[in-house]
Amino acid sequence: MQKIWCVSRGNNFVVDCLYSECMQCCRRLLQSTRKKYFQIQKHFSMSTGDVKSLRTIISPPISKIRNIGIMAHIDAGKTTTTERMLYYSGYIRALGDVDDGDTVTDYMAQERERGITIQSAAVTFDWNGHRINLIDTPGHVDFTVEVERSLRVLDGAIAVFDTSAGVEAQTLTVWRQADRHSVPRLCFLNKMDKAGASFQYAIESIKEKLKVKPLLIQSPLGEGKSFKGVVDLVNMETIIWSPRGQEDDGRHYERKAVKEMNDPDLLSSAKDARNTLIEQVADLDDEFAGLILDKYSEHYNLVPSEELQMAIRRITLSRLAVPVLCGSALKNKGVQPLLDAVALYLPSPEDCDYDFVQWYQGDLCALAFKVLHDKQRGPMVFVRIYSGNMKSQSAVYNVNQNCTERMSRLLLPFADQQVEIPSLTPGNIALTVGLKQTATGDTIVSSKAAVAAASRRAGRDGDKKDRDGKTQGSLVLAAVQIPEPVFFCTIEPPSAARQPDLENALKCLQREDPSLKVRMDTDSGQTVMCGMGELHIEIIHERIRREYGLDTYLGPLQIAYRETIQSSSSASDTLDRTIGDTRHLVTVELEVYPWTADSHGTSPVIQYASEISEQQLKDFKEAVENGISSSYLQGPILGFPLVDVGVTVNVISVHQGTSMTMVSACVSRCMHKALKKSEKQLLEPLMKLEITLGEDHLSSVLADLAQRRGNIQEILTRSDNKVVVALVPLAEMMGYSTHLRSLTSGSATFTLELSNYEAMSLHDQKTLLKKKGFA
Ligand SMILES: Nc1nc2c(ncn2[C@@H]2O[C@H](COP(=O)(O)OP(=O)(O)OP(=O)(O)O)[C@@H](O)[C@H]2O)c(=O)[nH]1
Repeated sequence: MQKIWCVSRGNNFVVDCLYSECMQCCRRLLQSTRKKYFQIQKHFSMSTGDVKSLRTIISPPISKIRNIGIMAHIDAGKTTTTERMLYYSGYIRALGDVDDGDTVTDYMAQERERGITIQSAAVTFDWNGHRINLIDTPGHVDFTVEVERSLRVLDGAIAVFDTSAGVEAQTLTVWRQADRHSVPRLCFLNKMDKAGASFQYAIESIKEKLKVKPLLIQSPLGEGKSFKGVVDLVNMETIIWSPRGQEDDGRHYERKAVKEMNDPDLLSSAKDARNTLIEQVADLDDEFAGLILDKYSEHYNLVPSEELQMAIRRITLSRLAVPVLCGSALKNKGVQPLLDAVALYLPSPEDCDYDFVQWYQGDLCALAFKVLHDKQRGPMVFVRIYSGNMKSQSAVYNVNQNCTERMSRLLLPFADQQVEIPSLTPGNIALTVGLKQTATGDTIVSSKAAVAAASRRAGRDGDKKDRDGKTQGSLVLAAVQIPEPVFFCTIEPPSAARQPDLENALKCLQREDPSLKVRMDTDSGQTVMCGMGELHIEIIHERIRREYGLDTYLGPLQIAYRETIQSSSSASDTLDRTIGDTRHLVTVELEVYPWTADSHGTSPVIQYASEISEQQLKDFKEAVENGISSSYLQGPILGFPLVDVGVTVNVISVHQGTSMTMVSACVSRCMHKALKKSEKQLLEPLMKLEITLGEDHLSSVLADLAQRRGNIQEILTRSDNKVVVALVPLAEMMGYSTHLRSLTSGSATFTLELSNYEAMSLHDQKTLLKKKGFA
């Protein structure tokens, strides 16, 4: 017997329980309260006698699962298309609109206000007997990590295009990401209703920029204002959407055989287009080619649709070509055939070969790919199950964090509602409640023993594989690579008392968003926030205000410099102070000098002259070293930490009764004196910059790098792109994300990481001091 709990998202109450094999329980529920039934009916479209369908809802056969993403350039229409999918599949009652800010997947306040997707949202719905888990991903470049994270757990994807614009910059980026993850795709040419929409132009742009073979399985009926539907070239049918009565929600459309349309031109062009499709498919699929040669070489019109569909599916899964469909999500045309195509052509989890699953055999192995913080329920973790069953109220072992956690509840995110379920089978995506330690990218298994068993199997199989010359798979699912954040700034709470609240907010946000980094500035004690771009930082700032009720203050973008010395110098100092009845008297003499070690030492190298006795060392070593360390944190130029400085203490003379604090203070003052006398040098962080871009933008990007004091290391060729590797001072990278975007029309991507600290030239040092008001 299976027990199903239906939970309404907002107030989180349990509606009732059903036993899927118990008709009595179902009837009791229906009689007990009509309202409750409607809530369940909304999710399951269930009638009294339709109890069995509940079982498929919980655990659909793996061949019927489609884990897909929807991705594109900003504003291509991903959210609008997703909203239609939910509506036509019966999971929402009214169509939301991005422009009105009431869509299901853009649920964050900023998303609704700005009309952009920031977080990817996972929704589950059923279509034609298939379970579709769909992730709507952001289009803005600052959130590419979010797309990458989603792609990690997807089996297939829909790339959405604005037909009037063709392939846009961010489409290229996400396309490359999908290539990296070997994700089979469909293309949906959206906005066919828009003035300037050109199906042909978009197809050419796909061929030219994405270097893929488009399989035109549809052709449009009209363009721009006259767009009314599509020709389904596989089935040779026209699909025309027309309002019924007052309703123009796209639910009603008519399928008619092309030959019944009494339009000779349409018939002839559709026949030609289908013949081209058949030839293209035969070229790419040997099985289909054999069939055509054997039976249909003279009669393409007799090729059964099912054979054509199966061949298109094989081609799509092996990523030899990409089926292309078209429509207008906003005008409610073309979305249902797109959903049919998802079920027909995109892979199920069993079509995908996940290496590591074999090590776990029947044991649970899942990947946490997204964490959300719900005010009432705490952290909620989205997981993709690769093997074994996941059960609510069970303990699971987190391989990355090396800890066992208890999962209290398991939910399916049906549109804007979540349905509680007792367990879930491999291939599914679910939302879990109760995992408090789990962060994005962690691998979850049933127990520590299961990992040990998997590792034994991996070892054995690994030996076998090694002999075959292949490498062994990993037990931990590969997490998404997070590029080093580019932007840094301090963030301050409205008052010191709210610092713990700020820390908690940042901790929660970091678990949701691993591209956000937070650290403490040891010099100033301030909290420093590091992000992927200006928009990213801005959104985090806003979320802290809205979701955590904290009006924080963001400091300007900062660079962490270092200081050093280039010559030796000595100093002596005496501190003589009487506090109360006690006289504190210390005399110190020391020498500072450049310490030429290979790596930049962030802690001082301290030596003692032979004149210093064993007893003195025993008594004062700690106080002396505290004094040296504290002055090491604040260099003599701008107060940045010192590196590569050595210190020799020559004299310590301490009057009896002097406190250790006074000894430290005197040493610190003496250090400052000596440092001031030496030749001082500022060091700046040098970043390793890697830009991937098209050749046409290469010269402008190189010229710009020269102006930014960039030093080009190498220029590589990767597929059709150039990869520029350069060392550039971080100070020159402010606003680079936006600048590169405008320089390359957004087509380039870059990563930035700290390479080393380098001495600034006298001129640059002077300029910086002037900027900081020191010269
Ligand atoms: N004319 C026309 N406009 C559309 C169509 N689909 C979406 N739009 C409009 O395009 C704009 C962007 O739509 P979204 O659905 O938010 O696009 P998106 O790709 O999700 O955007 P991001 O999530 O911000 O990347 C909105 O103003 C939509 O109303 C369409 O088929 N035709």
